[in-house]
Amino acid sequence: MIRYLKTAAAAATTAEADRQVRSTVETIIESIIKRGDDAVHELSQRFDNYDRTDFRLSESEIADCVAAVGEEALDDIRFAQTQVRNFAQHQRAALTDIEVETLPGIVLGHKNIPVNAVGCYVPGGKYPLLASAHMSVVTARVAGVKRIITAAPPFEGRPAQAIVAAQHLAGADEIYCLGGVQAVAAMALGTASIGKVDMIVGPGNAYVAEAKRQLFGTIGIDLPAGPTETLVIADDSVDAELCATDLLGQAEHGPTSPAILLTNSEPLARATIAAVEHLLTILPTAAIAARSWADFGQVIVCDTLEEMLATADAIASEHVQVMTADPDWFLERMTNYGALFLGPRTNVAFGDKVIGTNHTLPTKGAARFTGGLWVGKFLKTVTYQRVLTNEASAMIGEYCSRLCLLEGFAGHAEQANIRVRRYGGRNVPYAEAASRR
Ligand SMILES: NC(=O)c1ccc[n+]([C@@H]2O[C@H](COP(=O)([O-])OP(=O)(O)OC[C@H]3O[C@@H](n4cnc5c(N)ncnc54)[C@H](O)[C@@H]3O)[C@@H](O)[C@H]2O)c1
Ligand SMILES: [Zn+2]
Repeated sequence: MIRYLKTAAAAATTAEADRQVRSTVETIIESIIKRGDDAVHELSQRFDNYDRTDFRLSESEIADCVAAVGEEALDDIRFAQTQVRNFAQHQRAALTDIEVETLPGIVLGHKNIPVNAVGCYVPGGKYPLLASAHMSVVTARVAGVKRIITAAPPFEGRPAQAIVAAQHLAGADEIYCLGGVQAVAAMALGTASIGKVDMIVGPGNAYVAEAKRQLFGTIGIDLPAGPTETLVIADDSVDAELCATDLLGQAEHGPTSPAILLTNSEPLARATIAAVEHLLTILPTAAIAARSWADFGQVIVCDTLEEMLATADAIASEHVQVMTADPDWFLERMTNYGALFLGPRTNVAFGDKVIGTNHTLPTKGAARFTGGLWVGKFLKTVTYQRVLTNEASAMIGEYCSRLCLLEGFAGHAEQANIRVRRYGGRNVPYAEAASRR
């Protein structure tokens, strides 16, 4: 049996909020299509109270940001980027181009070609989320993307120094101090001052995620990566303080971030609710975390591991932290999640900031159909074919000709037939094949 010891108070209001975000984003994109840079300036002024002649940072502004961050922090950023780069390089090595002879004389292949130009959005409305620069820019570089541009909103009225340092160290070619929908749309559509890209990647708030969704098709996107979600799966092998810490650690992202405890221990569930209340009295970011906990937090108690598994797969959370006696039981069976954090020694913050797996991950159930950002997202797997011999061309041509005519495609059939005639196979007359349709 599945029991809810705490439900999400605000779940019912989210459809209306989604509609409002959709229409705001539509209006903003429309204005950038119509008025380009002029609209971008107005929007930055309106949403971020920030304007400048050119949103692109100069070499000297970048150098100033790097200098201001200080050596110790730069070393930490370099360490995190090294971990992200290293894992991405291992993942890249797992993607091989192939070329195989599938029938005598028939050669099929695929190649992985990097997207030419990518825009990496780095969020920075509430916190200067510099880690997103590692996740997008470093990974795009490993993939071999030629032009990598990146944008982040201003923080406290000026470029966020640590974000700029991370964008620069990650190897970005152009850095813009621009946030939200205006940044995503300007990079995607291009303006007089920003050259457009082929793909937009990176996480962001609901507006940023919706902008990517609406622009998809005009450009490529990595995946829907909106407000953070976390699911803690725990049994009585861990204590309530650990569970509460891991729930609130992610609830602090924003007031709409769901944090859910799923457990087969009712005592742990009750103790975790109490521990959350206690932590909310001391956590410096409690104002945000308390709202997301009240509105979107849930505590779910199951009887069996199977119930926990089914519930977790139905939630399809972005982050899933498994702290049970045998976390690998879930690794082997779970199908819907952005990233798994196995055992009490690791946690979502490790993945968010430093351990090397990518933190840009699917939200709002998108884990049912995609994983997170990774080097493969920047690659287009494209195919090619060649036929080595006359015999092979005539042989496959005969099949092709007949199959075309089953569909009534006389012109397609003739593409095959001309080769069958030239390379010595049997030409199927139109009337004979058409009668088989
Ligand atoms: N899914 C993931 O992989 C992942 C990873 C990290 C962070 N995140 C999420 O990224 C988000 C970051 O959000 P943030 O707000 O701090 O920064 P953000 O950079 O995503 O958004 C800030 C921008 O939003 C725009 N904006 C704000 N209010 C608006 C409004 N009413 N109308 C139109 N535009 C508006 C502004 O232009 C501003 O520049 C968080 O929700 C966090 O959970 C997700
Ligand atoms: Zn996080």
